[in-house]
Amino acid sequence: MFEYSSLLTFIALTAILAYSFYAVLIAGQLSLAQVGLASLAAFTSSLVVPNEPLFGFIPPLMVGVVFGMAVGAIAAFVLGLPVMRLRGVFLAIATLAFGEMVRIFLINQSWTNGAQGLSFPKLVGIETAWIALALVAFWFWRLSGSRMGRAFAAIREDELAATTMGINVPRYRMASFVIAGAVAGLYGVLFAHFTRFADPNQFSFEAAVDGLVTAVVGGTTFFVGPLLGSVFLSALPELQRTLGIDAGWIRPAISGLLLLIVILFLPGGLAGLIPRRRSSTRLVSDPAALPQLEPLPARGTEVMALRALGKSYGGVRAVHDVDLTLATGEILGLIGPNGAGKTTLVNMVTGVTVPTGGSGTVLGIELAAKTRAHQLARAGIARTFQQIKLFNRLSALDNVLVGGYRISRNTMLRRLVFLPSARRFEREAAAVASAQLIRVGLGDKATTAAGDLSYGDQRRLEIARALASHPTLLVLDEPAAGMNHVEAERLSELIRSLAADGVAVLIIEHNVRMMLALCDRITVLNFGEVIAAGTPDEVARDPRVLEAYLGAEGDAAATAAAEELAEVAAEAVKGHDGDAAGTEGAR
Ligand SMILES: Nc1ncnc2c1ncn2[C@@H]1O[C@H](COP(=O)(O)OP(=O)(O)OP(=O)(O)O)[C@@H](O)[C@H]1O
Repeated sequence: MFEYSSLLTFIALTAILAYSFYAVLIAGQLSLAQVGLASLAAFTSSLVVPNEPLFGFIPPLMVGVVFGMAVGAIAAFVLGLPVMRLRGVFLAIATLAFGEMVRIFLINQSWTNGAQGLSFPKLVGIETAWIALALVAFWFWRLSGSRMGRAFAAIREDELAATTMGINVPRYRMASFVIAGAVAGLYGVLFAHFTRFADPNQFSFEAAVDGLVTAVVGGTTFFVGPLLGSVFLSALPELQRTLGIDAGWIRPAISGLLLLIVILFLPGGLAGLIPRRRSSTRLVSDPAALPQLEPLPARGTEVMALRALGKSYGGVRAVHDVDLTLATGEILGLIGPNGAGKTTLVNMVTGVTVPTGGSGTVLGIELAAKTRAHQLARAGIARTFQQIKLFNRLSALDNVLVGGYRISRNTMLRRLVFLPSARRFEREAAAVASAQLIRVGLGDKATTAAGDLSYGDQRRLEIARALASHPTLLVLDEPAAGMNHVEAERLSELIRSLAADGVAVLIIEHNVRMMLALCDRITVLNFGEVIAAGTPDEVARDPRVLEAYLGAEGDAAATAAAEELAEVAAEAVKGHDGDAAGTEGAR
């Protein structure tokens, strides 16, 4: 019985360690600092855990847990300051180095007893371990359906797209790091006070990899993952013992193999095998559930003013001396052959690229080196991308819900105590997202993963996601690419209705016929410079525009555009001649 109780306690403790890896993995970060943070918390807690209850009523373990979690969180924050700018394997290496530094530091301290290790009072049993695990799992369960949880998932799927939804990516990444540090601290203190002995070498590279494997094998997209991983991997040695196989290499070999299998075939880990709805949120098509949204600025309000804006990459002048204004209710088109600088221009307008020349103001925000894309998004700008940037593993509805980040409320704290207002806010956010999904014709695909949708549907989903933020300025980068005529016409109708609602629309599109019919004004770029600007009619008749397209040899889209331009110009001339004849006749 005793043996099983200690096995069960180890399962709970290993799961807590796996949750600390999970906390960073859900935000798409790979950190190997967790065991280093755990050992720091464990050893420093030995300095503060009293023999008797503090003030006569606070149990010694509680003092250690609070202290250890604080140490873990603070150390993670301090470590995060320099390493947060790193990504992927570089972050893993830097955090691994930190873990090693902690180990070497602790081994060389007299108060830790060095490599001989330190004794701790036995304060943790099976109940304490499972209560702690339940609390940690509960926290991650409540996180998963909250706005904060969705922001983490969005960052994991696509950082750039997340930042253009208004999510402050560096702050969220740091938050996940600090949360992970606190959980690691909790693990360290519980572990030391359960085993009654710890030496710094137990918190080594292998222990870090073990924790990571447990989290990844369990699954990093569903909150029960770390628990499953721990049950599975902790039970392996027991099974081995029951079968009478006495070989130390079996467990590491199996966990390595499992890791490979999970990475190759089971992206959701063991937790991915549990059947469940893909999204925690359902479509809410009840218009009564829609919240009151802030009205858009009055029609004709200027929302964008660019003055001699430019961007150079080394010697390449991608955009040069562009003057442009845009007001609410207006549809402004940007056309030009491939490489003309259109995407670079909208990247500057949305804060993704920093201009190198000129100036610009968008929604009252200056386009400067310190301007971040999420600030512009918060101010009311939403965009789609030339290369579709969806959160592929999230459902269509969850994608649009992330789009509504700007206008929704954070519900995490309310969710922890099950406040009814959390439900109300979430229902409102779901209603906004559902309305946009239905508006673009994807109501029946709400639960489909974005990555499984057809190309045309993905384009529409990106538009729905942008609309969910209730934007004042909508930037569309080739929204009709891959759409047929009927779909493009439907899209044009949608854009017209948005402009009629008072949204300012800036659109890049190679489909010249669509642009001439849709836009109020068109600006034509070539080699980064404005070569023509005016009404569609003026632009279609401008010989420099046709020349620019004809000049772009080997560019199929430009050739098609040139043909369309020539046709439209010819039709326009015919139309004008007809009008003139008609006017003559009426006289
Ligand atoms: N990050 C970068 N580094 C170097 N050069 C770049 C970069 N981004 C764009 N450019 C260059 O800037 C010019 C404008 O590119 P941009 O993508 O803005 O054109 P575009 O009009 O959007 O073209 P397309 O229609 O193909 O999307 C091109 O010559 C391109 O090679």
